This record gives sequence, structure tokens and C-alpha cells, in this order.
Amino acid sequence: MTRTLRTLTVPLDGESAPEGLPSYLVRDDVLCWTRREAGLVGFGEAARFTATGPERFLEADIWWRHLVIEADITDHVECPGTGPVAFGSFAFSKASDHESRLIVPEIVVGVRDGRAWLTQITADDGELTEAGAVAALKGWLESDPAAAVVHPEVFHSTPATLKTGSLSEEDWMDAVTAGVAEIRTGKLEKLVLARDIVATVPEGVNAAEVLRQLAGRYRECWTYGVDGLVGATPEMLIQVEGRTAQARVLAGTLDRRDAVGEAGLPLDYAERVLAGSEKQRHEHEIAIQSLTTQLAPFSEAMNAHDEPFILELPNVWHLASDVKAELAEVEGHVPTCLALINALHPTAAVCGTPTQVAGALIRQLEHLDRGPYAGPVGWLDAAGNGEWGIALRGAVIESPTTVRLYAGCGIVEGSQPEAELAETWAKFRPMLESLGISN
Ligand SMILES: C=C(O[C@@H]1C=C(C(=O)O)C=C[C@H]1O)C(=O)O
Repeated sequence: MTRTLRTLTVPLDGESAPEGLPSYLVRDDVLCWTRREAGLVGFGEAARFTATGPERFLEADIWWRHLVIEADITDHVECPGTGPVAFGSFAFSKASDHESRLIVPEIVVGVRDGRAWLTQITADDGELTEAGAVAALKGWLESDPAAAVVHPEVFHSTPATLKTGSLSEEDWMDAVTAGVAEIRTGKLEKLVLARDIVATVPEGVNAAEVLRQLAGRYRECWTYGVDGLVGATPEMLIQVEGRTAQARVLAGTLDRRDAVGEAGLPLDYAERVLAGSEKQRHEHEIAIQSLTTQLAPFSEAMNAHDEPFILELPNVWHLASDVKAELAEVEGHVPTCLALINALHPTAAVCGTPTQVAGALIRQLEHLDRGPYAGPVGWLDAAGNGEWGIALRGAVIESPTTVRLYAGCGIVEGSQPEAELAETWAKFRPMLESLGISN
């Protein structure tokens, strides 16, 4: 039973962090959701909810709504992300043992549209004051466990090593071949198959450094850090602000290294190879269809790009489409983020179509518990606003020296196992680079 929460939100002087939010990423245990200079960073833990199973989203939704209805909230800033917030990460599969979780931090620093704020959240008695909140933030920033463990000069003296996870590369390619054979029977149109690799970092994983690197380099992505799950995702499952919901659907990938040596501008090459490919466009169409069909019952109006655009990341190009919906009131309420996630997850971008057939094949062929990989990751506030990405291009820090990285690919009728394997390596690259491992 969590006690009643009390929260205080005050404006924060922008001068204190001229480089924006990433400059607060100084502890390995930081909770993080950032894109460019904006987002939320959390410290400490005032409350936590965990769940497994098919009802994990709705159980979390109920827990959060009870918590915030009871909460005593003083908010001097009032924008999405102020007041009490929870960071969360959910297991991909309803059958996973991995615990889905919502974590309410003790201190939150937020930045949005150039405005910064500080929220203190407590379940204890005692007065909340601006001076107290500033002092608590200072306390978290100064007791920096990452700095105590990692010394830059020794950071790479013992090289990190990599090994395959659940399946060898050959076995994973066999799984892709088996997936293509299933698609050819007509049972399903698309299947997303993932694999894992394990990095051992003898000097210890510096999670704060990983997050800073990802945030600095992958500026189009949302950099996330929740309880050992870290990464930078380019894919937005659902972003809710008031009555407006937005999603960014991706499917269709091209390694930017493939353009090396090609004539002409790299982006023209991407247009030709990605937007000009029947296979890639088909894969993309399936992903858009799945999202819009699931979102429609919650929406009064919806619009999506007619044509996908090319999303340029440092490692890959993607075919991308943004979808925007005006949420409808159902029984007098706009649906919450977690209710929407319950309907949308898993999308065809990370599971396949039809969902049930693809899900069963994933369990049969991957030999992998995806854990939080490809599950929703993000935050929500008391007013129902939130941002939930799909936990891609990420990893789970399993021990101080062990990191498990995940990557997957959409498989359709024309997929080639070798090409899909190469695509997983391109998708591992952001995490490998931020761990200081070259590939
Ligand atoms: C499954 C992943 O990515 C998904 C698969 C894509 C594809 O197959 O083209 C593209 C973006 C994501 O929707 C991953 O990064 O692990």
C-alpha cells in the first residue's frame, strides 16, 4: 500500500543547466526520457508498481489513477509533465516473467519548450518548499555513484567482449527462413523476429555515460533509461497531450553504411532504395494499418501522412509515418495513455500481422524472452499526458559488467536471412557505440 503522495512543482532557473536536460544525466540510476534538450529526468523512488501478465497495462492504469486522485498536488508550472509523474517500462509479452513497472521518482527535472521545472514528490510528512526541492536535487547530483566507479583513463583498458545470446547467428537465420516459409503458406503477412547479444564490460557499465552519448548522438530519437533498461528509440507508440494523440510508425530499414561508395547524395540513395522498394513499402503499409485500425475506436478524427517519409538516423534510414488523432470521449473520459497502450501493443512494427499468429510464431522461433525489449517505455502524468516509445535500439544492464542488447527485423515474403542479420547489426550499433564497442 502506497501512502498519499504530496508534490510540489516550481520553475527551475534555466541558467543552472545551459546544455539542457542531458546535463542532468550524471547518475547510473537516473530515470530518463529525453529528446534534444527536452524531456524528464528523475531521481530516487517515492513509489513503485509492478505487474506481469495480460492485464499489466490496465492494472498499472488503475494503480496510477488511484495514486494521483489521492495525491496532494501543488503545481506552479502546469504543463505536460509537471506534478506527479511515473516513468515506466512494460514487458513485450503477456507471458513474460519480466516485471512491468511504474516508478514514481522523488525528484523530477523537466524541460519543455525552453521552460524548466523541478518537482519534488514525497510520501512522508513534512513541508515541501522550493528551497527543500532545490537542496534535494543538489543532493542527488552531488552523490554521483557513476563518478565514484568509473575513471575515464581506465574506461577502455580492458576491452569489452561480445557473445551471441539465445540463438547463434546461423540458428537465427534458420528462424528467419522458417518465418518466411510460414508467410508463404498464407497464414500471416508479416513477422518480426528479434535476437539478443551479450556484452561484457570488464570495467563496469557506465549507464549515465551511455545515456549521455545516446542523447547527444541520436537527437531524433527518444533516449530512455528506466531501472537498467537503456536505449534511444526512433519509434513513438503513443504520445498524449490533452486530447491529441500522436504516433510515429516505422517499418522499412536501410543501413547507412550501404550507401558508402554509391554515386549521388546519400539521401537520394535512401529514397530510391527504401521508398522505391515494393517490399519495404508493403512492410510499412502493414505497420500503419495495424496502428490506425487499433487507434480508430478511441478517436474522433485521425490523419496520417499519405506517403511515408525518410527518417535519417546516424546508423540507419527508416520509412516513417506520423499519425495524429483527436481522442474521443468514451463514457465521459478521454482514454488514458495506458488504456491506449493496452489496445495498441503489440503493433505490427514489433510483432507482425495478424497479431495472434505472429505472436505464437515469435515464441516458437525466437527462443528468447524479450523482457522489456519492444515493450512500451516512457512516462505519464496525473492529467493523463504522457509519451510512450517502443523500447528499441536498447539493452538491459543485467549486472554491473553485463549488458544484453536486442534487435529485430520485420520479415515478409521476400526477406533474405543474411540481409536481416546484417540489419540487426545496424540496429545494435547505437548501443554498441555508446558502450565503446566497435562493430
Ligand atoms: C524491431 C526493430 O525495429 C522495427 C523494425 C523495423 C524494420 O524491420 O524495418 C523498423 C523499425 C522498427 O519498427 C528493432 O529495432 O529491434
